[in-house]
Amino acid sequence: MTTTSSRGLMAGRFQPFHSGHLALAKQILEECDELVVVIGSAQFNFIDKDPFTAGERVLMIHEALKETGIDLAKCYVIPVPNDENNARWIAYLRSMVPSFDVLYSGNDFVKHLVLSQDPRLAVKSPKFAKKEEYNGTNIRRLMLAGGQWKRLVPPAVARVIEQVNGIERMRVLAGSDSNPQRW
Ligand SMILES: Nc1ncnc2c1ncn2[C@@H]1O[C@H](COP(=O)(O)OP(=O)(O)OP(=O)(O)O)[C@@H](O)[C@H]1O
Ligand SMILES: NC(=O)c1ccc[n+]([C@@H]2O[C@H](COP(=O)(O)O)[C@@H](O)[C@H]2O)c1
Repeated sequence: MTTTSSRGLMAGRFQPFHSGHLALAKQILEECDELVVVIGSAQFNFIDKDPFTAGERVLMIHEALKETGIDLAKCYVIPVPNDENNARWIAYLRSMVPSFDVLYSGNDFVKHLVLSQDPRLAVKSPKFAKKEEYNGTNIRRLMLAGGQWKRLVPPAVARVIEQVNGIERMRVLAGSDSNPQRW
């Protein structure tokens, strides 16, 4: 059911943005009027778990939404660096994005932060899952191993990764020990 003038927010690292994420974006636009995609851990890049820059992730998401025929006028894609203080994350997040009514997350840690900081904020879970295949960790593993990763991401995302020579970058990062940052 569509609620009037509502905005739904999804947050993730999107390393890379995959078809599970796209399914969640579509779900939000079915249930809300507008979509806010927060690119979390925006300050991290060129790390094995976070290979792509915030700018590259903006492009992946923008192009994937566009190629799906989604009205970009209804979508905000906003990079947000992490806050070192988890206990104030929701207030920090609200200061960085347009006001939102529903936070969509399948992540228990995120749900726990919402419950402890803003218990009146509505939280909904993604309908699509297939998490054993459609998760960033699995896709990054396939990318490094020369496996079938392209079928798990929107075509536009595969194009952006090719444009930035992403697979070669990931191979260099995997072989490097100057790569200590973790989220
Ligand atoms: N397969 C999926 N179907 C629907 N929603 C998903 C799926 N995978 C992730 N999400 C949702 O997208 C948001 C961002 O997820 P996230 O970026 O952590 O993806 P991930 O693929 O699990 O990443 P990683 O494995 O790199 O940690 C979360 O709210 C998560 O619940
Ligand atoms: N303290 C913080 O800045 C903080 C806390 C919780 C989640 N986050 C972000 O929200 C996103 C949540 O996405 P996941 O569901 O992928 O964990 C992550 O990208 C993370 O960067 C940030």
